[in-house]
Amino acid sequence: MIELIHLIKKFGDLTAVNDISLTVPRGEFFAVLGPNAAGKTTTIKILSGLIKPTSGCARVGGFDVQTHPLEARRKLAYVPDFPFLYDKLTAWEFFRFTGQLFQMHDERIEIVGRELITRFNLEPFVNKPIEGLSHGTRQRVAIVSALLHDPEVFVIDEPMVGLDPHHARVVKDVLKERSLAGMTVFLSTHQLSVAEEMADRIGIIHQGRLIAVGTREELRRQSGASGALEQTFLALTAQEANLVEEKGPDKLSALGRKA
Ligand SMILES: Nc1ncnc2c1ncn2[C@@H]1O[C@H](COP(=O)(O)OP(=O)(O)OP(=O)(O)O)[C@@H](O)[C@H]1O
Repeated sequence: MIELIHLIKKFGDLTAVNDISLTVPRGEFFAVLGPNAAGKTTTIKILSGLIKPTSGCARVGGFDVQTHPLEARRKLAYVPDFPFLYDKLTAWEFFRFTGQLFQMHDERIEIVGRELITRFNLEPFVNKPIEGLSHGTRQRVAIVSALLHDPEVFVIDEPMVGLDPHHARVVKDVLKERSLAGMTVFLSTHQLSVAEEMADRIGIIHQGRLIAVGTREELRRQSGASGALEQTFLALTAQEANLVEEKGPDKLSALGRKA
């Protein structure tokens, strides 16, 4: 389970995350959408414990990521849009290193690693140094290393960037299977089709605020727009932009607009 409680992040005068509260229950596949600079990555970085919120808190499996970082991180996997990998290691060495960080037994690393390597078609690459791998292959290595310890919560920023259609399908299938088995997925994307196909619920962030949360159908009703998620997304973000222009962001907060 993920809990974001009155999360605020300011960078100087800029409020990148503006009082976001949200609960994502165990096993839910949650997609977060939003225009550029809306605050998605900042929210994800706070959730992953990489940056500190100005106020409010983020919990993973009941543990505050700031006050109980080790407990929270044990339950969490985070794949950024441009993952950091140890380039001089081979993919297999990197998997063993990651598994050991999560205190997995060597035997377990071998068994789970082999399953994932096969599933993600990584056999031809696992004994080569990571520095020579293509972007899409590196992305698959990052996803495998994040899934290795069987996390309770899987956070991923732009998962399909650089993946060919076949491997995008593999990633979608594996994440959906894991979420059906109880893993909570929190995914940020600009690919509306991914959210539309995969997510149980979708959240839309606009200028740091969570302006809408719900199932695909609930968001469609809220937007008043018919058709694909693209129309819903454009209608909701345009309505919010108009509201901000009419009332100003401070008045919206004063009116108690749900963040
Ligand atoms: N370290 C930082 N210092 C100053 N401003 C920052 C920092 N990190 C993010 N920001 C600002 O916070 C705002 C939100 O950025 P964020 O990366 O969270 O947006 P995003 O929704 O992920 O955008 P995109 O879809 O373009 O990736 C932006 O205005 C960004 O410039």
